[in-house]
Amino acid sequence: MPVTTDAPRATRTSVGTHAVEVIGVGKSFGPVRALDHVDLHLDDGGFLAVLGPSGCGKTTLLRCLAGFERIDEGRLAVHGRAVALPGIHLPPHRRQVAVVPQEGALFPHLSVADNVGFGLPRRSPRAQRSRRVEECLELVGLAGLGRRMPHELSGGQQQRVALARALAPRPPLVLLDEPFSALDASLRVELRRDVRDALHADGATAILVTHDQGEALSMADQVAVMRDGRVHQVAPPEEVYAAPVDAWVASFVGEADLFPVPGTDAEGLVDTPLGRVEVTGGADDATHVLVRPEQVVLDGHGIPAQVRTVDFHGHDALVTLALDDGTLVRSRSGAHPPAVGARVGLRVQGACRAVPGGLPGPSPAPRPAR
Ligand SMILES: Nc1ncnc2c1ncn2[C@@H]1O[C@H](COP(=O)(O)OP(=O)(O)OP(=O)(O)O)[C@@H](O)[C@H]1O
Repeated sequence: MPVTTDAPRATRTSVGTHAVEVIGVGKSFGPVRALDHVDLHLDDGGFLAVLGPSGCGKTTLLRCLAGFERIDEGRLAVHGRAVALPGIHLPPHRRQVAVVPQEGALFPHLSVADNVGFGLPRRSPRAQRSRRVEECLELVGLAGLGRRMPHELSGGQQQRVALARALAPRPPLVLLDEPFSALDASLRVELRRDVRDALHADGATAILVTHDQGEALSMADQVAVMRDGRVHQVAPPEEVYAAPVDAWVASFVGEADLFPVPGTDAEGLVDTPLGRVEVTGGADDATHVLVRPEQVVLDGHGIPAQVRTVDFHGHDALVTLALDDGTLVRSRSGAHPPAVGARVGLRVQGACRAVPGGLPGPSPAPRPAR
C-alpha cells in the first residue's frame, strides 16, 4: 500500500522507507491551524490525491512540501532526505520538487521545447537534452510541437507543456496544484486521463491537490481526505467511496444519504425510512447507515415516494424523491428518469455501510439533495 497515515482507523507503517514522508507536520498562520499533526507516507511511483474542501489546508501542505512555506512542527522528507524540520528549511530550488501550478505559468518568450528543457542541467550534452525534451513532449501527447510559442497553444496544451517541463528533470516528486481548474469540463476529463498515464509511464511519484472528488477518485492510487487541517482517511479511491471512515467523509466523497441507526438486529438488518436494509462493515461506534444513490432503485412494490427534482446528465440522472414522511432520498436512475411529480416505489439494493457520525461541524445526516 503506497500511502499510510495516523488518521482515525488507518494503519501506519514504518518510517524511513518511503519516497515522501510527512510526519506530525503542523503549520499555523496566526490563530489559524492550517495543518494539524499531518502524517502521510507515499511510496516511489505512487500517486496520491489530497482531497478536501476549501480552507482544509491542502494548498498549505503542498506549499510546505515545495518549500514555499516553513513548517512549525514535524518533519518532511523526500527520498530519505529531510527537507524540513523545525529550524531546518531547504529552499525550493534545493528540494528538486517540481510543481505544476493551476495555470501553466510557461515562460512566454521561450518556445515549447525551451520551456520543457528549462530545468535540465546545462552541462548535459545538447543531444541528450533534446532527446529528453522530445520524450516528455511525447509523454504528454505533444510530439512535434516543440517549436511553437506558448501563445500558439490552447489552455489544455499549455498545461500539458507545464507537466512535461515538470517531468523533464526526473524530479523525485511532482506536485500538482489543481492543475485543471482553469479548463472546461470535457477538456478536464480528457487531460486527467492523459496526465495520469504520463505520470505512470514516466514512473513519477506525484501528489495532486484538489477539491474535486471526481478528479481525485479517477486519477490517484490513493486518496487522502482532509478537513480542518487534519487527514481523516487515506485509502484507495474505491475504499474511500465504499468504506468511508465517518459520515463526513461519506458526504464529501460522492452523494450520500445518511440515516440514524436505531440498532441492528441479530441478522445485521437495520430499520431505515427506506425499509429494512442489510448493514455490513461498520465500526462499533457507527451511528448512521450510508445509502448511495445508485443503491436506491425504483420498484413498484417498494416504499412509496414522489419525485421532487431530476438532474439529468445524459448517461444517467440524479433523482430526488420525498417519502410520505417527508424524508428526502436520492436515486441514480438510467437515462430515462421518472417525471417530476410521479409517484414511484423505492427499494435499497445491496448491503449498506454503517459509519460513525460524531465529528465536529454540521451534521451530515440525513442530507437531502436540495
Ligand atoms: N499566508 C496565509 N496567511 C494567513 N492564513 C493563511 C495563509 N495561507 C493559508 N491560510 C489559511 O490557512 C487555512 C488553510 O488554507 P489552504 O490554502 O491551505 O486551504 P485549501 O484547502 O488549499 O483551500 P482552497 O481549496 O480554497 O485553496 C485557511 O484557513 C486559510 O485562510
